[in-house]
Amino acid sequence: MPAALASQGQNGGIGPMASTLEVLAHILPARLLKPRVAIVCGSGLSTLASSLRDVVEVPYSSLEGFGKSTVEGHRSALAFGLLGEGNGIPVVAMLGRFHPYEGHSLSTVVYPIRVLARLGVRDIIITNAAGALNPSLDVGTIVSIQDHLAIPNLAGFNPLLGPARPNYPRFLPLSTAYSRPLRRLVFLAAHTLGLPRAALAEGTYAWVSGPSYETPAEGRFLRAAGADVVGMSTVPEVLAAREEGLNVAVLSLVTNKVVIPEYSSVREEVEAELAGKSIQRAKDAEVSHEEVLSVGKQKAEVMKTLVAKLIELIVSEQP
Ligand SMILES: O=P(O)(O)O[C@@H]1C[C@H](O)[C@@H](CO)O1
Ligand SMILES: Nc1nc2[nH]cnc2c(=O)[nH]1
Repeated sequence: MPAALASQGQNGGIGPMASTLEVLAHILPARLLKPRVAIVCGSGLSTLASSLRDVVEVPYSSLEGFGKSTVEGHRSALAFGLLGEGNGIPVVAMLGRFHPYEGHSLSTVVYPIRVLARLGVRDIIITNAAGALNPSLDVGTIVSIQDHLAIPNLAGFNPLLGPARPNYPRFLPLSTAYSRPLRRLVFLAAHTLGLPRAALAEGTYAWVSGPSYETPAEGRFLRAAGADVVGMSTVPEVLAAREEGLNVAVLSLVTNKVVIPEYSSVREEVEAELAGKSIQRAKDAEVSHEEVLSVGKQKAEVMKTLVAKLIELIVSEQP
């Protein structure tokens, strides 16, 4: 294993880092070993890595410290490859992530991010599937995340909990967690690609633990608290990435609208029925993971093109 990687593996003593890095150094050719940019593929979005060439896939099962992604729509491998012509830009994609609701500890959830940082990644593009809380967001819209609302973090479920570690900030600031320069490039990339204005929005992501979807009251609560979309991932990864000093961009694909009907009174319905009157009420609707995956599949191509253009712009601004 290259000496530089070996010494990084001991930094902080987080998980079996030295072993993970050693396996990667053994498997990967030199041109892929030091990725410049990382992508985390959200539910149904593993095809984001199909813009890469010369790909080497490393299954999570061969990397100590990695869990197994058990959610449909998430594969379990790192894909290393090159993006673009010529020498290409070395990129690594996480095909599948870990969620706390699968039973993974928060340190397992963020371990891959720490590995990517040690491989030399400087910018990370994290994608996810999310439900829209903001009624102006349509299914299929991509939302460039500018901030988050993480009740689990506020309530003591935070991947950075634990003893202070040398070379890491004890109190991580998050006011600039979502890199403004990267967010600028997201909108420039969309413009360069000629995407319609409505295809890309900006907003705040609410992190919930899942695996149950929100009740209507929870949806109203999160919306009233200022969130535009809601999902079950991403925030722990953002915290670890920021702690590791990476620049972070997050793209959420709206896969469903979180139904936030006004309180509908059954008493009024019964009274209307008894009085022989008809009453209009919102139709009940339920979200499903199948629906989430199906929208992911339909929109993966747009997301893939946007991510690829974003990476090109990142590297042309900061080679
Ligand atoms: O991994 P992401 O955040 O893309 O997946 C979302 C949140 C849940 O894991 C799942 C719910 O359908 O999709
Ligand atoms: N929590 C949550 N996560 C999602 N992921 C995709 N859609 C949703 C949703 O409606 N709620």
